[in-house]
Amino acid sequence: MNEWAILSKAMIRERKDIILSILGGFIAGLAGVALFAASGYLISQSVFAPPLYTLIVLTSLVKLLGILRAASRYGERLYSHRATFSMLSRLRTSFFAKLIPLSPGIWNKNRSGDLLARIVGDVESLQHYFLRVAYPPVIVVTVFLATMLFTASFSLWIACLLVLGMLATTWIVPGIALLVRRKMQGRVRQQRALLSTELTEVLYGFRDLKVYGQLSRREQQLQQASVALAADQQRAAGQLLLGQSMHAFITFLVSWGVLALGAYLIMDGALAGVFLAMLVMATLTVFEEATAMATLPAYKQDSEYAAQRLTETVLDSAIPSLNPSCLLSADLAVSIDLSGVSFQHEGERRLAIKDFTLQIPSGSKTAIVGPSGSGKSTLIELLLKLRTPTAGEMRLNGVPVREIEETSIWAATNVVFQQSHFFRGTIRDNLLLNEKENSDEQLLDILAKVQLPNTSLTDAVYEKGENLSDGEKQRLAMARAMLRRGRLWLLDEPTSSLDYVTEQRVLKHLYEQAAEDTLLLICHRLTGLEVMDRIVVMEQGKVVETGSYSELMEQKGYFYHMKQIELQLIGEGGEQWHSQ
Ligand SMILES: Nc1ncnc2c1ncn2[C@@H]1O[C@H](COP(=O)(O)OP(=O)(O)OP(=O)(O)O)[C@@H](O)[C@H]1O
Repeated sequence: MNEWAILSKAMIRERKDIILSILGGFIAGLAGVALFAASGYLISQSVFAPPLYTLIVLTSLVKLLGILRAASRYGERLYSHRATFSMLSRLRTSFFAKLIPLSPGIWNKNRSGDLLARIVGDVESLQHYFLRVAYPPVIVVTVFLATMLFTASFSLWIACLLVLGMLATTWIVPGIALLVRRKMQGRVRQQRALLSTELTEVLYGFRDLKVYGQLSRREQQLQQASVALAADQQRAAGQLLLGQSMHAFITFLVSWGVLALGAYLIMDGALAGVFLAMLVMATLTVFEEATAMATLPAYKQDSEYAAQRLTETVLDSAIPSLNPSCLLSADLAVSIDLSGVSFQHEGERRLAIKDFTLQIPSGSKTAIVGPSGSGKSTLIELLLKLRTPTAGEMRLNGVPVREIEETSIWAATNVVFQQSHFFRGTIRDNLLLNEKENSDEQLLDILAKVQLPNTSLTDAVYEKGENLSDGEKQRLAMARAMLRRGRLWLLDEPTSSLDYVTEQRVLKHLYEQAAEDTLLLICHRLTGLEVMDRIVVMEQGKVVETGSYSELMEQKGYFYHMKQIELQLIGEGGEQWHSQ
């Protein structure tokens, strides 16, 4: 089982702390039982007015055991929590490391709120696995066996009663708790994911919901999800308490049983009366150690379910990998070779890319045009190895993309996506995403090139770039790409929100920088494409036409007609103005 493998592997890596914490727990448990047993014995002995040295020895023993118990409990807590939090941080980082190469495939399957609940809540739940599932039985069994041996040396009957009590608290109570809990399996977790999903939907779509008058309806849905979660949490907490109450009840039954049996054995002459208080105290304390067994099934189920959801997230979205062994050089202009490539988005009936064949020589400039939904952006995602083709072969510099490590592709590529993300911080923070050292002069020079000369590096950027216009966002995204040193440019409608004059100025600087590099530009506007070596026209995932600007205009095919429509829309006057 995969979830078991995850948890066990994480525990094995922390074995040193785990062994130390088990040792600490065992000593603390045993010292606790001995402490209360010695106290009981001390009380009974004092009735018979023993010699002073007996009382001094017993009192010192009680004090010593008290110190030993506190010190070993401290050690147990220290090592067990250190192991838990180290495991948690390892699990979190390994989950993220697996998640990153899977995006964007992961968004097809998981809603962002659900994914957030998984990343935060489910990983957090795994902390219970060691502390409340794997660890308690080891301590309970070892401490109990030692106590039973000790008790058996006084009375076999009382030892048998302890065994019965222990069986009831470690099997019957957890068994009942498990039966009751089975109905609740994963309910709290699912409700939390639902609430988180509703919340992100409302947060992301707040403006649109408000304008379309749907905010109160969505708020109601949010309220309902919140109430349902609170109810399920209450039920789950009630079940935890039920287990603990049953445990406490059995502990008292057994203690009364030891008292009654002890009294009978004393009357029968089989047990010395001075030991009775000691045995009752030892019984009470040893069952205290077993309290964790009552909640064990709940935590076991919870952490296994969390591990299962986490493995599902990364396994279901996993891209079959062939352990890529090659790197794409960032020093060479890249050649692209696509042959019979097809791709279908999950859950979609039609192919986004159909039998696509195209050769792009290194250092060439290619524009891809075509109607909306024709598969242009998908092509870029395939080249970036963010998605895997369902058929066909893609090569970069002659090497199959599946054999190239994706991080080297990302490092060798300057990408501008159709929509870029901006983080809360400053312009400088958002420009230096690639963590390369760039001086302020270099950053300001790039800002001037993308026609943002009056922008300061310390200007604030709000979450998701809320305080930036679409045109500003696009120019910042271009600046980000221009700060990189890759030799492959993949630009997805990078200037669609810019006016013509600004667009041409920005592109002029970009073309200067990319003069020797391979450049792939996706665009809807057909003006300015004369400078391209080749224009590829796409429709419904296929190449329908390809050639230089003049060749396509001469062919009077698809591109020519698109150009005519554009000219009619902007008017001849506009075209003259553009060409000035
Ligand atoms: N994440 C997705 N899940 C499912 N289908 C998708 C996804 N992204 C895109 N598609 C579909 O794939 C097809 C190609 O989309 P793509 O975004 O590549 O087109 P495009 O040519 O870039 O469009 P545009 O010019 O509007 O940006 C479309 O039919 C679209 O509905």
